[in-house]
Amino acid sequence: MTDSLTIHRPDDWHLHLRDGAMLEAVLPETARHFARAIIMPNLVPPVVTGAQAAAYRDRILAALPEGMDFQPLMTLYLTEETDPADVAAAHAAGLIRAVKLYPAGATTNSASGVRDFNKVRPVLEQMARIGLPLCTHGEVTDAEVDIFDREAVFIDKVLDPLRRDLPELRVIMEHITTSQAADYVRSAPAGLGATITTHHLVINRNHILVGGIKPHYYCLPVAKRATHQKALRQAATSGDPRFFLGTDSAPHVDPAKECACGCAGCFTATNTMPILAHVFEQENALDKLEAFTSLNGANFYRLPVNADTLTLARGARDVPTKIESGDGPVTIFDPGFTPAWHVAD
Ligand SMILES: NC(=O)N[C@@H](CC(=O)O)C(=O)O
Ligand SMILES: [Zn+2]
Ligand SMILES: [Zn+2]
Repeated sequence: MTDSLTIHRPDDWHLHLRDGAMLEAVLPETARHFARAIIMPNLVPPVVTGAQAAAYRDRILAALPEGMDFQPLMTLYLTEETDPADVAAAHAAGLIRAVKLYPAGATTNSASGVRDFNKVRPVLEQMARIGLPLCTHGEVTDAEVDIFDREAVFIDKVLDPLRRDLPELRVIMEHITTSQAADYVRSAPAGLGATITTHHLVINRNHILVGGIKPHYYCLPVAKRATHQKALRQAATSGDPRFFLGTDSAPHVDPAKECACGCAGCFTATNTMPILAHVFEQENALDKLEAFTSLNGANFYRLPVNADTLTLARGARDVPTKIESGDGPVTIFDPGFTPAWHVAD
């Protein structure tokens, strides 16, 4: 039995750091284990322009505690007013690594997202030309589509037509939750990847709803039935280079989660690596953990793999149930088991 596992330092290819007091509280939780992260732009107001991304990057770096090393990889929030020239300039300056598509109304702070895809076509064409990837929150928002079907319908109604129309555009399906999404990613020869979260490997919809409603397991896209969870575990642990870790760690203060209309998002930055080691071992795939957390995403984004390493060691460690932020407490994701691994210092 392996008792220690040293891997290239992981990256998080989908992360919410927020701003202000929340940023200060959650940034060390990620920087402790991860070298880089793709930073989601859904602030209020959103990070739309290159200038806003530069200012946000500077706030992140200013909030990084002394002695910690972490590189934020910035993204722009795609709106119907986004200027293709501004996107191209931000990319040429090395400031941004992706543009994020939120269908308007799909998730937290997505009101300024896209309604009419014709309006963003010039930006998407520009991105295809310069090789800048599009990250997608892949859910339709039509009121008549069942919330559990919104990802699968997005693939058929939005993503597949878009990719046929612009085959050169490189796309990442963020936080996939269905076997349809995993199959769709595998069906593409190139230019399509997917992030998978820690929590979607651990929970299915029963965890949210059986025995009382669990607001800390509510996120978007919402966890689906167990067969989909199984498909995600299979994809993540397969070593297939098209699947990589994006934790979607999305902090909300407890009062915003534990109320009559709770926010979507699971906060997993603190304990993601021990949970993943546990899950990969359950799947007899510890040897594939490094590909998922440290190699595949870097390759997709055409960035070097981190030279640094991270060592995981066997043995459970106590993890706090919450962190404190200046805005209030944030509950850390409870996987429902004690991970058999910890990150060695
Ligand atoms: N995943 C979530 O449930 N929430 C995210 C937004 C998102 O990634 O869709 C958030 O910003 O809180
Ligand atoms: Zn999302
Ligand atoms: Zn997210």
